[in-house]
Amino acid sequence: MASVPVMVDFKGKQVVVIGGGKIAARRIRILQKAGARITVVSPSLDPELQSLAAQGKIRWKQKRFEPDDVNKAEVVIAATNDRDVNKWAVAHAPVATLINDAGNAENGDLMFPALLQKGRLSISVSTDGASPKLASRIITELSNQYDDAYGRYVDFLYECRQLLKQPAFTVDEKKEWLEKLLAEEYRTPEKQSEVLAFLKIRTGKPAR
Ligand SMILES: C[C@@]1(CC(=O)O)c2cc3[nH]c(cc4nc(cc5[nH]c(cc(n2)[C@H]1CCC(=O)O)[C@@](C)(CC(=O)O)[C@@H]5CCC(=O)O)C(CC(=O)O)=C4CCC(=O)O)c(CCC(=O)O)c3CC(=O)O
Ligand SMILES: NC(=O)C1=CN([C@@H]2O[C@H](COP(=O)(O)OP(=O)(O)OC[C@H]3O[C@@H](n4cnc5c(N)ncnc54)[C@H](O)[C@@H]3O)[C@@H](O)[C@H]2O)C=CC1
Repeated sequence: MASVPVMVDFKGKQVVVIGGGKIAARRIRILQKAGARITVVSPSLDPELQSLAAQGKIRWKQKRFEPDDVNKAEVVIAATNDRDVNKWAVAHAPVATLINDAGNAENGDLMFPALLQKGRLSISVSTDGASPKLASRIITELSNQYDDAYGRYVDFLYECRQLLKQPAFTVDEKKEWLEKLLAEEYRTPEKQSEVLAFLKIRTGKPAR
């Protein structure tokens, strides 16, 4: 296997994106929500990015790329429509920087898989460059099964698990609950409220 799927926390990371087009916008949409500090270097910006820049959510250096732009980057996303510029940006990134070259994945070490996010549930699919369109199609197929309600169920499981980690529960009780909550019956909002109220009382927290 060439690449290893992992979860990365981008909060506070200095991300420099070279290019301000559609692909840059696709990457920035995700990274900005994840709390990264984003600087875009590009003579022009896609409307979605212009709006983020106007709101002060990303920084825009309105210029063509120069090597100094990636001096302090922890993550570099080379997403211009000029392969040579992308290559140049990759070559000047500091050694420990994670790099995504949108036009030639093999030139970097960071790839963005097709993604489905519902609450705390993330499902990502990669074909490791074989067919991004297939990855996207698989995600579309999965999105029927893993819908918004499923996302809320996963968020419910998170809340339960936080409560179950408290000393009010024995190791065995915790284990038993974590297993039990996977049953189909806990998918309904009614059952979820009922369980949360019960667990909160057990931990001494007032039920909502
Ligand atoms: C390595 C990777 C990511 C990375 O950049 O990290 C990558 C790389 C490249 N994609 C290229 C082309 C296209 N990519 C798409 C679409 C998507 N590409 C995505 C992921 C990935 N693409 C990662 C690998 C994932 C995997 O392999 O499973 C999706 C799933 C997610 C996303 O991008 O967010 C997103 C679904 C969008 C959606 O659902 O809407 C389309 C179709 C379209 O846009 O409609 C085309 C044109 C058709 C074609 O070429 O197949 C090129 C050639 C560029 C050139 O020719 O210059 C490269 C470079 C290379 O192959 O090296
Ligand atoms: N990874 C993926 O999923 C995909 C990757 N691609 C690749 O991504 C590249 C970018 O695609 P789009 O965003 O659709 O292109 P685009 O044409 O929408 O945007 C290109 C951006 O690069 C900027 N730019 C050009 N020269 C520059 C320079 N010297 N310095 C700084 N910025 C510069 C432009 O101002 C523009 O904002 C494509 O050329 C292709 O190789 C394309 C499709 C999918």
